[in-house]
Amino acid sequence: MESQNILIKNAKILNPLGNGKTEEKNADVLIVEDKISEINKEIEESNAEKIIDASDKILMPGLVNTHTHISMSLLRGIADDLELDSWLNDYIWPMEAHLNREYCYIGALLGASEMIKSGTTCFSDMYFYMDGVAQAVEEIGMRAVLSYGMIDFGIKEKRENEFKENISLIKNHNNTADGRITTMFGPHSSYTASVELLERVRKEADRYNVGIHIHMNETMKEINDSKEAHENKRPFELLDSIGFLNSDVVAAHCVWLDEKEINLIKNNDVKVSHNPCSNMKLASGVAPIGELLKENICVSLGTDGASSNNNLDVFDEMKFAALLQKVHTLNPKLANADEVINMASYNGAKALNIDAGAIEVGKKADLILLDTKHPNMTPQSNTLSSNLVYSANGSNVDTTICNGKILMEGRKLLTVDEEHILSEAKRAIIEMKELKEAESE
Ligand SMILES: C[C@H]1O[C@@H](n2cnc3c(O)ncnc32)[C@H](O)[C@@H]1O
Ligand SMILES: [Zn+2]
Repeated sequence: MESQNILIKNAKILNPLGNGKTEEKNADVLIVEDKISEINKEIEESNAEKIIDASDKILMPGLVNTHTHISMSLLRGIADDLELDSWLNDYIWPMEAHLNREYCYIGALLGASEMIKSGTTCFSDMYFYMDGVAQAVEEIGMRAVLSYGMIDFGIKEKRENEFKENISLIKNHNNTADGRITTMFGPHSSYTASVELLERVRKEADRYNVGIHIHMNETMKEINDSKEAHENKRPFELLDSIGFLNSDVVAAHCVWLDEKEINLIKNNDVKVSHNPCSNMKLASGVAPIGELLKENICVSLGTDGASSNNNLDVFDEMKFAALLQKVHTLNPKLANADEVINMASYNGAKALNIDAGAIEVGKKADLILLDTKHPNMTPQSNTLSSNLVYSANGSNVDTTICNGKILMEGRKLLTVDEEHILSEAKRAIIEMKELKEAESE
């Protein structure tokens, strides 16, 4: 893709400030190469090769999805209305046994297309055949933090294989695609990974200078099982006891936390990825977001995979994050629109250690424009954040820019052939279902 300076004219800008608040302004924004180079009234048009007229549009940072399994978009709708344990053991893992690199590549293109079309510019992924996922990210132009889902169930040979996979991902893809792809270790959870695996992950993450992406405290069963298996230790206590917790850990879910665990998260500056849709759909519970925000813990948003959500639209995630806390605590002020905007942008970028998530000079140009000329965006609310959290949805996104390149304009994907991806995805899931049926015959 050729680099061109882009001038966004007459935008209504919503900028998250990182303190749970946002600011609004009317200005032009100039993008030079991969960065925001100027924010000002009436920037000279001759500075740009491409001019976007953003009258009637809202400009905000591209959304950051801090926990997903992108290739699971192929498994959308294969098993609904189940709790996590049965969903994983009886349906998802048996189906995932038939994945291969090609399917994960197609699934990643499908998921990335959905994300770009709903305003996400960066995601953090934990899955399998990550080389195929990296190829999809490279081609489509998004930003991504990739990790391999490490599961050993205490089996030494399996453990060796998991390190081989994750280390090869790091060696081949960390800081590639013009810096758009970075990597992490992805130990699945403290119930599928042994203490030996988790201890070694901490050491290798320090050695390779990458972060760690892990599922934590998702269900009540997980807490009870942890206490039974590990001398009454809850999952965060277990990880603390082996020196695992640090500011580079992104912990997905964090639904069932006691006061001691919240202190461990705070004192170790662990980043929390809140996944309200998945938590509601799998009936896992309600994360104590109010308590976490009170402690100034960095809370961001994740969709989880498209099989437990069942979409990858972070606009939905924002609305559900806000509404779930209100109904659960009977406090309408909790998880207000400004806080939720910060979670989906500024905090997500901070959790993933990327220089985006806000509209400031020098930041990466990961930006989206929403069209306000839609019935659901009319009339405008008093504040842009209210509009974006409560009224908008992903299909209001008109333009998506990542690393200074336009990935979607006028809702048309520019870097890939959307029709082709949809037909390839349909073919892949038919083939996987056939393989699964043949196996059970
Ligand atoms: C990487 C593996 O993680 C599995 N997975 C997807 N969603 C969840 C979840 O909410 N909790 C635990 N594990 C999950 C995915 O299917 C892969 O097997
Ligand atoms: Zn997950």
